[in-house]
Amino acid sequence: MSRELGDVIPAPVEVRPDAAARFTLDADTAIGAALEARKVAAYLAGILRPATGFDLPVTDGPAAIVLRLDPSLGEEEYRLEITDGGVALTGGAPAGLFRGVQTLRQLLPAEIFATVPQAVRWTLPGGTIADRPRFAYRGAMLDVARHFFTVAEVKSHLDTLAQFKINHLHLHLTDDQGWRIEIESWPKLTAISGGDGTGVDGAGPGFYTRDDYAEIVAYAASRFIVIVPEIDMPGHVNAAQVAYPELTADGVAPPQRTDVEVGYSSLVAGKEETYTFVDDVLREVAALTPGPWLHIGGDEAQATTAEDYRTFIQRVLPLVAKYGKSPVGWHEMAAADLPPTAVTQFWRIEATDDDTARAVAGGGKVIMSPADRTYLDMKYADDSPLGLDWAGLLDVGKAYEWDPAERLPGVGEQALLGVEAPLWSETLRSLTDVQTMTFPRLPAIAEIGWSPRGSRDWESFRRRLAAYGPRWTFQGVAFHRSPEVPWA
Ligand SMILES: CC1=[NH+][C@H]2[C@@H](O1)O[C@H](CO)[C@@H](O)[C@@H]2O
Repeated sequence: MSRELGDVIPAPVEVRPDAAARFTLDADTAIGAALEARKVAAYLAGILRPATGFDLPVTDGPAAIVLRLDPSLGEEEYRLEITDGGVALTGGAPAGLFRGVQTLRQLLPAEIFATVPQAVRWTLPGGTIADRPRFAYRGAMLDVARHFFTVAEVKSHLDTLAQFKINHLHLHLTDDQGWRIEIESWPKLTAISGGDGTGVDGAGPGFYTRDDYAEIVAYAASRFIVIVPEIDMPGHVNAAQVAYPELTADGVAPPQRTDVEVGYSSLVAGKEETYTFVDDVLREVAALTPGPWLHIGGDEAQATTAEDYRTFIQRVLPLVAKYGKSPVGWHEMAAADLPPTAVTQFWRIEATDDDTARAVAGGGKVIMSPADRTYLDMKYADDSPLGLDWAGLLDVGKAYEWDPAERLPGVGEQALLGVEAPLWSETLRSLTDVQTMTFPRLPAIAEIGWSPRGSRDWESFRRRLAAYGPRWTFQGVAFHRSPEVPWA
């Protein structure tokens, strides 16, 4: 199948094909990179070797494929030139090179995603691509509290997200059913609520030790993806209260929960133990998180009075800053007085939202995650075996045909930090389930987050998506064969 230079997801900003040029990799091809580009060059060689069977040495000498940095470009900006003589990839920083490598890989035959040598000609179409992202924050969220996913599963998920230039993975680490990150100063959080029988399926145990979490963070960083940890509060805390009853109003441990109800648990805004707990947890998670963000949740606090909610949020926000991080929270957080550094994540389906508009009026940025367009846990169709449907059915066309700058009155382009596609795991039991719900809808959100607002075109996208199907198959990645896409 011939590949056009523009057959890339997300769609690049500028594509100038040169039909007279093409470049074919062969056994003599080397990858040239100066020291600061060496890591990405090694990554590129690593992803090309299995299917080509070529050595693809990385050298600082002459080479047919050359990676270089040009600091005059934006950090994630890149320029890709393919001629008869070879390939030149220039990035504003290593992250830009890494995004350009994802484009380069998509321009090779689909077999490049195979894990064993394939007998194909590794020909690239000629021309130039100049590319850079629309939004700085292009995220996916994985709920590891309702169903736990191992370090290996999260790493695999990161590799599938990186192909679409996603640069943040938000891990929903705590909820009513499970606590999934070890906190040394409060060990029973994982000993009990990361233990046997935890999760919506009661399938626990499952939690990340400090070393596990550090391993995930490091792997994500090697894909230029920032981990955003979420400690959800003051609601969604039953798991913490099972482990530490002193966090409840009456000091009595509530029963462990494996159902999917929400809105029944709350930390106690009037107890000092609450803030000792929160301070310890945020201190330890911040120390393990190199990225700038700490997500403090804030959603569905129906068991917290409006006054207590504001009191709690306004006491917790300074703790995030104390540990050198910037706070993110679900948009209800904006019921409290927020510092301009706070980012609100809009997740509802209503046409307007006063909390979010108030946050923006105060100078805050917004991550757009409207459930009816971005929630990857929504069923594709009525008969979908996985997923929920409270925000309606969501197939890939509906996930593609919207714009975050037009979603909420008072929240325009300048107020947006970016977009994120959350995947809640009440109905998920495996990495295959995660992949099936993620693909092909995540690429739609990725294109909204990366490509120029005016360039989006559903007919072009569904054709490019159809060509991606074989790439998922060669990788062994599950995906939903949506009837809206003319799959190859
Ligand atoms: C931010 C938010 N809080 C709720 C809501 O989204 O819906 C999810 C299911 O779609 C659910 O798991 C989550 O606890």
